[in-house]
Amino acid sequence: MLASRLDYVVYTVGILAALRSKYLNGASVGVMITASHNPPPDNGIKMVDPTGDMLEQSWEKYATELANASHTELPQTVADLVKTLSIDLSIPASVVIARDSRDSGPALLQSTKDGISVFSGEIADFGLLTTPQLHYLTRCFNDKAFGTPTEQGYFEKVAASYQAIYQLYGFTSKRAITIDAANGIGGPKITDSLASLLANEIEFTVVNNEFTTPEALNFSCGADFVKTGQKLPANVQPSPNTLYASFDGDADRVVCYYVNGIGQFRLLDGDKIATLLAKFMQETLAQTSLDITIGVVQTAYANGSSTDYATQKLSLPMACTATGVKHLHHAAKEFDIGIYFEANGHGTVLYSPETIEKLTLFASQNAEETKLVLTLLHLSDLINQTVGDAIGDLLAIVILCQIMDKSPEQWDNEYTDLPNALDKLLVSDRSLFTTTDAERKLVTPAGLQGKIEAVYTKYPRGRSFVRASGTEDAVRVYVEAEKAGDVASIMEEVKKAVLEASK
Ligand SMILES: CC(=O)N[C@H]1[C@@H](OP(=O)(O)O)O[C@H](CO)[C@@H](O)[C@@H]1O
Ligand SMILES: [Mg+2]
Repeated sequence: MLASRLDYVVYTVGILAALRSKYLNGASVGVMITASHNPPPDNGIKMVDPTGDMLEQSWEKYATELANASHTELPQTVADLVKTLSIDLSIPASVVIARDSRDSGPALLQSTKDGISVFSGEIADFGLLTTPQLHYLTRCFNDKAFGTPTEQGYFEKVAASYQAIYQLYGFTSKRAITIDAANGIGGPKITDSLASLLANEIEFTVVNNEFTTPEALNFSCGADFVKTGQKLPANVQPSPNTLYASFDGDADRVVCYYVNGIGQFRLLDGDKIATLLAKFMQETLAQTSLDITIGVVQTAYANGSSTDYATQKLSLPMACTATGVKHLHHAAKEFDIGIYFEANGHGTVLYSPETIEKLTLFASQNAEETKLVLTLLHLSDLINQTVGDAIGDLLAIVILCQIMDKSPEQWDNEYTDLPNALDKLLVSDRSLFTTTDAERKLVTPAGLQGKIEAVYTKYPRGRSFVRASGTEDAVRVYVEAEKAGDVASIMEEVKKAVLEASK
């Protein structure tokens, strides 16, 4: 939402955060002021639970109720909530808070703090952070074994796990990576902190690092620009077959890319990242005596080729969930090692507590096997266990490519994406679009699903689905098919059917 309209909303979220902390017996909860990949005039707010996961879904409705209460209604709405949830107001509240680099951030952060202060909540204000850093810190406040609850603690955990893997393989040569930071907060976190900690292992180049120029944020750059437009961001002049990466504005999303020998742009998106991680972990586990299973979680936006590759070539168990990280994260917890990614680059790898225990207690006379198990263990520290993290994900990609000795092209060649397109339509009422089967099929408007299927089944490997966006006032249309020309035809016909059905 436009930041200029959010003052009251974030104030009520501040109140809710303090209440959630009290409800959870004083455990620290997190609040992040960010609008991710969206334009500079926007802002938003995210709530984080004590484990570092996103806010439990059952509480989302309370956030909506408070934000929709008028100024005069607010005290009563809050009192009702306290009563409904039997919250003991004498328990102290603790909230960890931070913001991204938007110029509306300081004022909205202050309004949020004012909300927290209504219930005298204790506030740990970390100023400028990436979203995943805030998730990490929130977890650390509640679970000291997870890490030191400081920003330096985050960097040291990430750098130490990277170096540990690097040393296990006896590497001596530096890998180079160029990052498009979307002119957001991820850039300075690399250049001012991480780059010096990993100076012997990685040669970082950061472009689009004007985070102090608010109007530059996400403009012609960043993960969303690259993924949506399937093209290079501004200020990247690529050398052939060299790895590049783009973060989004709050650095919880990453996509990679390269140009091949004939100058074509090739995207290595969330699906490619998930399958790279899955292949490595599967091959590594197969060389040990450990009984640990891997699963991959995707959404309907995953390219059909990636799903085929993971299920048929790697023979891995797969789950498909509704769009949104909270759904994927939840499903990934069902596996010993759950790899989840949205095609747009949000994702991470979750290890179950039992898996961490197995890896930690593992003992073998075999040096090679020990190395592999330690690699998996250090990867769990490198890859953020609380939420998708562009920094942790990218470092995992870089070290795995070094271990597997894979060029970007070799990584890409594991499977070929089906041509695809994502578009959106403005309709008068998007709530008319309801879905089933992990959002892959429309239930209403009545009859529309049949029409969509009649369109795409005419084309080889055609697939299309339509759903209402959860974050924008629009309906999204996804299409893929064997031939790019067919994608365009399906898109046109499906859009026509959607517009007719929503009249
Ligand atoms: C197709 C697509 O990219 N959808 C995005 C977008 O959700 P929508 O519900 O489609 O608006 O924003 C979400 C939050 O950033 C992100 O998790 C999701 O992947
Ligand atoms: Mg983001």
